[in-house]
Amino acid sequence: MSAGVPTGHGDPVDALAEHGGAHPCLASATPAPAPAAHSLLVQTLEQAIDGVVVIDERNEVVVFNAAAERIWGHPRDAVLGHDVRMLMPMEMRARHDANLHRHRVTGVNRIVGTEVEVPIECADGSRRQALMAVSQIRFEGRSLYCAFVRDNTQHRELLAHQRLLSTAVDESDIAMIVGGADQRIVFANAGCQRMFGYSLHEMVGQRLGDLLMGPHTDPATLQALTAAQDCGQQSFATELLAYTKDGRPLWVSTAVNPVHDAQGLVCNFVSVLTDITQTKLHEVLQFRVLDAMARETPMLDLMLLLCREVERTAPELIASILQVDDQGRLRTLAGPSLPPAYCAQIDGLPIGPVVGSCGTAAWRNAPVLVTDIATDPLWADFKGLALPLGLRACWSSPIRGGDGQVLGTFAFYYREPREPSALHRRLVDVSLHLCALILEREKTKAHIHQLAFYDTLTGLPNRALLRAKTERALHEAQRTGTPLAVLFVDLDRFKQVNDTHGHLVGDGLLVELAQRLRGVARAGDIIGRLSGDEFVAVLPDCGGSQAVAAVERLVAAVAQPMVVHGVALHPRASVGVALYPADGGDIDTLIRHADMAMYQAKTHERGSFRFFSAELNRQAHERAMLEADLREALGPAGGLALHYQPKVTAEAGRVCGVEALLRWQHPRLGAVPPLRFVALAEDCGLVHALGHWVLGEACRQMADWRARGVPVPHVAVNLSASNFLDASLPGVIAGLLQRHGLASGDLTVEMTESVMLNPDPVVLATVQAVHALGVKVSLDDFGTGYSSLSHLHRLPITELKLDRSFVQDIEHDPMARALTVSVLRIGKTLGLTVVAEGVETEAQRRFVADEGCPVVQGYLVSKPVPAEALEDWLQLKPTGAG
Ligand SMILES: Nc1nc2c(ncn2[C@@H]2O[C@@H]3COP(=O)(O)O[C@H]4[C@@H](O)[C@H](n5cnc6c(=O)[nH]c(N)nc65)O[C@@H]4COP(=O)(O)O[C@H]3[C@H]2O)c(=O)[nH]1
Repeated sequence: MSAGVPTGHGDPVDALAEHGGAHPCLASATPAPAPAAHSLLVQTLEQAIDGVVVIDERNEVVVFNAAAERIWGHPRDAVLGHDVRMLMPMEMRARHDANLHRHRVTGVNRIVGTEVEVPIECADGSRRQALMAVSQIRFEGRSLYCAFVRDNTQHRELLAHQRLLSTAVDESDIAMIVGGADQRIVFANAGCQRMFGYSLHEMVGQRLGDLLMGPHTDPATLQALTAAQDCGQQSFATELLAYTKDGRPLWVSTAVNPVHDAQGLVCNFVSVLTDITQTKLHEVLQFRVLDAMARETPMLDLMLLLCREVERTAPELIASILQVDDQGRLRTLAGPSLPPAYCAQIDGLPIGPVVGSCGTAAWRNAPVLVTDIATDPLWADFKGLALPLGLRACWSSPIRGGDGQVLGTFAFYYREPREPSALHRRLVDVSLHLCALILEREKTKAHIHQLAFYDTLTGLPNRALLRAKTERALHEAQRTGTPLAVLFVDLDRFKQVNDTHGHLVGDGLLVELAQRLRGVARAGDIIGRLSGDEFVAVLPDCGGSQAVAAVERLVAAVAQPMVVHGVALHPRASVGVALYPADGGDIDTLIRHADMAMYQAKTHERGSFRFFSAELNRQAHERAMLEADLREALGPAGGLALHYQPKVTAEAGRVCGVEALLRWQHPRLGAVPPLRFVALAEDCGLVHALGHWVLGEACRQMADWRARGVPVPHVAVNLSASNFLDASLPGVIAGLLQRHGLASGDLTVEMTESVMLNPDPVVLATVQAVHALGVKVSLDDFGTGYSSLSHLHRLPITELKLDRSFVQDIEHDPMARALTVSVLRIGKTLGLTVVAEGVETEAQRRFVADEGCPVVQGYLVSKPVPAEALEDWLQLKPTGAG
């Protein structure tokens, strides 16, 4: 601080006076200011808003008013007499001195007389911006400078803020519009100009509603917008379809807010408009359609919804969705704004290279844009349908599945010749994606439905669907009081076809059978596959006599010869019929009863049919019980036994073997005939167990006889045809012989002619394997079956048993005698031992013996008896090989 500088807060002019010995401010105006004028000057300086700083030729501050104190934060005493540089930021100080010096020397200064913005450094070290106007004062030969300084910091910040604000407003994509109290536009930002294509000039003075309105703007929404402004509603928001200057539709979300003045009156409206076209597409279309899909809305409803949403988004459009069916025909799925008659005429059109927009798009698997239906050759054949309805242009795009295959078409019709807009293109992109999703999902659903309810091989309804359909048919029959027939169809010898020719042929047979069943069915009949070769036909409104006709047609259709994979087949089916309401009131009972009737038909005569009856029902029950009892009898509980009937030489009557015959003493029913329970065992899968039991018991008995020296040359065991389908049979026999210490010659197996008829190679192989063990094979009941002589050489047979029926009639039937003689000749020719069965009288024995029959068996000799009884009998008889 320089000497002589006042240190107290005094009059700003006094400081200069003290410094220069006078009052410089006044001195410049008048030679000697009056005290009143001086005081006025001082007050003026003190009250000034601007800071006033005066420096002398030594650059020392000589005036520093109250405003300057406020700006810098320095008390006057700390500044007066000090170099003015203390008030400047460090970096400016050197420049300041140089400038002042230059001005003093040259009189040139760019600052003097101008207003410049300068940074200032405050007492607390902070910086502020100030506007400074500098003037030079010539005072008593001295050159002083006076600076009027105004703190500009706030103003500058305000400006910066406003600049940012206007940048934000103008650079935003959102349209902002300010309207006056009369709702006419006074300002629109650059975003609004970009969004709608109008210049500010074009918008100013217009009403918002008038600016946005276009051909498809919802008038009600517009009205609500205007009404909200009219009543100065606090804020109003809506979505509406607006139009740009060039007529492009645009979905905008609009929010209008009133601005109030100090008196609470509306002085402005600020409207903010956002382009939500994209959002609308995704949110409305995707969200609504996907949401509906998630809620399992049916396919047609989904397509309808999609069309409606598209048309709501772009009301100038007419949307249409078509599906391409398996035959390559167009099928209408949705077209809510198209006249139904037009849709009906499109429905069923085959796709092709010149079939309007949709048929061609599907054909080309590419979008087809026809901007003028009237002139485009693709519409030559169809414009007569479209033009009268006002359809002038059509843009169709193929809907493609995941594999690129065309599932359908999605099309826009226009009411005037034109091209699609950018919005339409976006709509198509989104919609095609949704259509593909819907159609693919439908396909998957159909596939799942097919898998769940249809038999994959034949395409017929499976058990589940058959049940459901039959239940509906039964309900209807009950309601209308009409009869209904249930047919249970079972292919005869299907297993043999499968085993002999393989599953491919078996499958082919089933497929063909299914077709034949479909072929004879009337409309409304239900045909289904239960399992394997079992089919069911349900014939509504069908009584007994119609059922006979239907079943005859069915049996005849099935019996037509067919060739499957080169194999000629002569299928036959056995059919059982149950009638509603007589044979049952529910599906399960009716199918069960039809099944029982079918079984009866099969048992009596394959390829025939039977109606269910109460008697059948009773038999079936009995059969089921018997089956359970037979299973028990085969277990530890027992009940089965073997009786033995001797075979003796015809002449000498020497025992040459015994035949083991199975007996079942049923605890309740008494003795059950073997033919009955053996057949039952065949049906219920017990035949192998039964065969093994008989073999085991016969071997055990034989071993016992051997051990005790009972003279039985060999034992013959009956085996069913099915036993020879069991490839393990030779191993079982070998094991039994070994376990019981028997020679293979001790055992003979008897089989019926039906074994020879079985074409299954396993049968022949098994018989040969049994024979290879050394076990003799005897052909039972010879002459009764269908076997031709040619079959005889196929099997390794050692014995023929002449059926009892011939022997019985020998005495009074020449034919029986002739046949007996023939069989004996055949046996002799082929080197086979012939055993005459069922010899009851001496005359019969005499005849067969005279004709050269070596061995006889029958009641004449002995009835089948238990082992102990046979032993007693043997003691009275001579033995030896016959
Ligand atoms: N009227 C009359 N009948 C006579 C005379 N001599 C024997 N029979 C009967 O004729 C049948 C002869 O047996 P099959 O022809 O093999 O016919 C057998 C055989 O096919 C079958 N069978 C018996 N036991 C078994 C067995 O263990 N396994 C298998 N798979 N079938 C058996 O049952 C059929 C019937 O057996 P059965 O009732 O025991 O009847 C036996 C026997 O008792 C006679 O002089 N007059």
